[in-house]
Amino acid sequence: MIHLPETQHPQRELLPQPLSSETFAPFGEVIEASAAVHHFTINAGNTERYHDLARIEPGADGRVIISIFRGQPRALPFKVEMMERHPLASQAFVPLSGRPYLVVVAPPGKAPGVEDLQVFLARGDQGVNYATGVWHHPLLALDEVSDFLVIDRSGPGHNCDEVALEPAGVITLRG
Ligand SMILES: NC(=O)N[C@@H](O)C(=O)O
Ligand code: NI
Repeated sequence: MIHLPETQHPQRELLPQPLSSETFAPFGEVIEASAAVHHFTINAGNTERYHDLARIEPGADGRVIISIFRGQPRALPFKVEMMERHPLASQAFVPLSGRPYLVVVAPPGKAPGVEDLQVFLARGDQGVNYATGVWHHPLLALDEVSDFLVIDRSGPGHNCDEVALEPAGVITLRG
């Protein structure tokens, strides 16, 4: 087995694209007011309801739960060396700290290679909902410790598959 020095391991640079409902559609929904198909005024005119933004799927025998994830900021350039998926249910992240964060996804199905990844830079007012089985990297907070409201599943069964990425990808934010 020939062991290449770290510098020779092939790595692929990943440049984030802005997050939008259209580009994210194969992976789930973007949770933001401007993505609402339906919105209407309620509460005697005081409030606008941006309705039904994401398809929350707890799975046949699951229960929807809400948690808060407090993520440590990731250092850049960030090496993407693994991906995960939740085969039984969806998982949504809504930023509470108002800061941008990174989203790395790949289509459901076969284990992804680095060439299958799509990387998004989400604004601090955009959440995401990963549809059931969509490959994604665990939470990627940036700059400071950041809280996220997380809507996902509690219930029986195995709901997290992980896969190593070889070669890895490297996320850079070009200034
Ligand atoms: N493990 C866990 O609950 N978190 C991951 O699923 C994630 O996507 O961050
Ligand atoms: Ni997850």
